[in-house]
Amino acid sequence: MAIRNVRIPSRQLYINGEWREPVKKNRIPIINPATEEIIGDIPAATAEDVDVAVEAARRALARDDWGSTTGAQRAKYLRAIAAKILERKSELATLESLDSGKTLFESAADMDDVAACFEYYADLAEALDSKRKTPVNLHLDSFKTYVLREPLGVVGLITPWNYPLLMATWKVAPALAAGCAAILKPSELASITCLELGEICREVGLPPGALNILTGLGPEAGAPLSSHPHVDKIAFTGSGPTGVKIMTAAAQLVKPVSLELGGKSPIVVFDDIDNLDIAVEWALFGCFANTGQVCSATSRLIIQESIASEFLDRLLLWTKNIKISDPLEEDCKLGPVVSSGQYEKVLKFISNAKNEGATILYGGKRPEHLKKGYYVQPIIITDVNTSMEIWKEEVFGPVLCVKTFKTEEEAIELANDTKYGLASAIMSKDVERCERFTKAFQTGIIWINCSQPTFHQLPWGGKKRSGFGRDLGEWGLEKYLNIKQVTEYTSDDAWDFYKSPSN
Ligand SMILES: NC(=O)c1ccc[n+]([C@@H]2O[C@H](COP(=O)([O-])OP(=O)(O)OC[C@H]3O[C@@H](n4cnc5c(N)ncnc54)[C@H](O)[C@@H]3O)[C@@H](O)[C@H]2O)c1
Ligand SMILES: NCCCC=O
Ligand code: NA
Repeated sequence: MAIRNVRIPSRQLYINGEWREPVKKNRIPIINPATEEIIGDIPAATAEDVDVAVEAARRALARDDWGSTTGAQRAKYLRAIAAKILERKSELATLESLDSGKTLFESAADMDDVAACFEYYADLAEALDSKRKTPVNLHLDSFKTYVLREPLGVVGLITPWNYPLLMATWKVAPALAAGCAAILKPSELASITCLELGEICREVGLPPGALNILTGLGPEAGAPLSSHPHVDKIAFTGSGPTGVKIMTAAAQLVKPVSLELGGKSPIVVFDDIDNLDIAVEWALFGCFANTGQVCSATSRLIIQESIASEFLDRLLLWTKNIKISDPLEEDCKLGPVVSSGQYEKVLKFISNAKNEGATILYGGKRPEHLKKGYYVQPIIITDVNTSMEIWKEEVFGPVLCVKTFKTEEEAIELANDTKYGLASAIMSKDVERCERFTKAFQTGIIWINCSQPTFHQLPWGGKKRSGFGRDLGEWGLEKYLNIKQVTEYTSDDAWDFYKSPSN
């Protein structure tokens, strides 16, 4: 099928550098959330395909063309992948929007980020060569010691649908930079661009088995990957309940995992801000970008009482001004949510909030001009108390709930009143106050006078129920390395612990 001159490719599983039909030959329909139409299908892997892919990955590590590469050689592959992404940027961005409902503007920005992330880890792969072997001086004549940093092995990478290719890249790029062999399992709700990454790897001649891509359902393809005895690590981004299942499966084999899970992040706004509209726009972007389907979305607005009324008036004006349309339309700022399931989930959160006594200040209905598609107006909810579901649980949709505070202490308490710990934002021009909040916020990411800007040089991840481990930056590479100590006895003297029988 071709939409707006972009053909939806029909692919198989990408295993051992080739396209391969799933053993059970099943496929899953691709649904365009803007039209609810089936626009193609993807292969559905099962445990049998996982076995084949894991075997291909292990063989890649044993072969010199992947297992013995230097970081500099791997960097060449990563740079070639980045170049191909940019070459196909406009087509890939359109495919991403058709599959996930992201606005074309955001999908195009994602493709730039994807290419930049591959470039960044190419640099780190090169730098790894000089850090591969680090001598450690014990100041002892009889021992020579050093530490090796080696690829961890075969890694399973399980990713979500909200930034389909970007979330995959945050894991694939460092895993390949480290020299691991990887099996990527993207989300069944948006896999098109991840499969195209397979075609790109084939075109640039990435050695067979270094990256394998298995699309399919979580329980059928993700679960056997998590519990596979020959997979050395699972790096996961997705929901908390799936994270628990993956950690439980991995625990049986003492397999390491890293978990990037959900959040219910706060944005605290003080009355000392110079420009109300600038703060309003950050609050809006912090919660409604990507139609609110962002793990770090600052979906709890905690606003100082003295400016709350004026702030909300302006927030309302800005919100009404957001263009909701087909994500491929120019200037679209809010597309549909990803699936019918997600749509129903968002609506249920709104009706529960109403039933619990909260006020829907704005939104929450289907926009009148859009008869089809999983569209919902952005929603602002007030009269919220801290025992309500809408305060406590991640919606993963364009839903902002609002609470006011009087004092700094109260603001900190409200901000940290969550089981999650991914991100927090503060808007204030008081530098010392911002420092106090940076220390007090119980999260892995702090934004000061902004919300959401993300840079691949910086560590990404959370604490509490948002998971553990970090993607991105040098931390994102470390997690794919095994640290090996080597201790050599260099003396000619006997160790002399036991009595020699010859004496
Ligand atoms: N912290 C972060 O960096 C970050 C980034 C993006 C999304 N997220 C989180 O992701 C969630 C939304 O994504 P989602 O709906 O795709 O999450 P999800 O947990 O439903 O699915 C994520 C992935 O796990 C797979 N999966 C499902 N069941 C599985 C199982 N039993 N075993 C192994 N794999 C399984 C899915 O097929 C998919 O590929 C939100 O909670 C969001 O906060 C977190
Ligand atoms: N800006 C990227 C956020 C990734 C998580 O959802
Ligand atoms: Na889709």
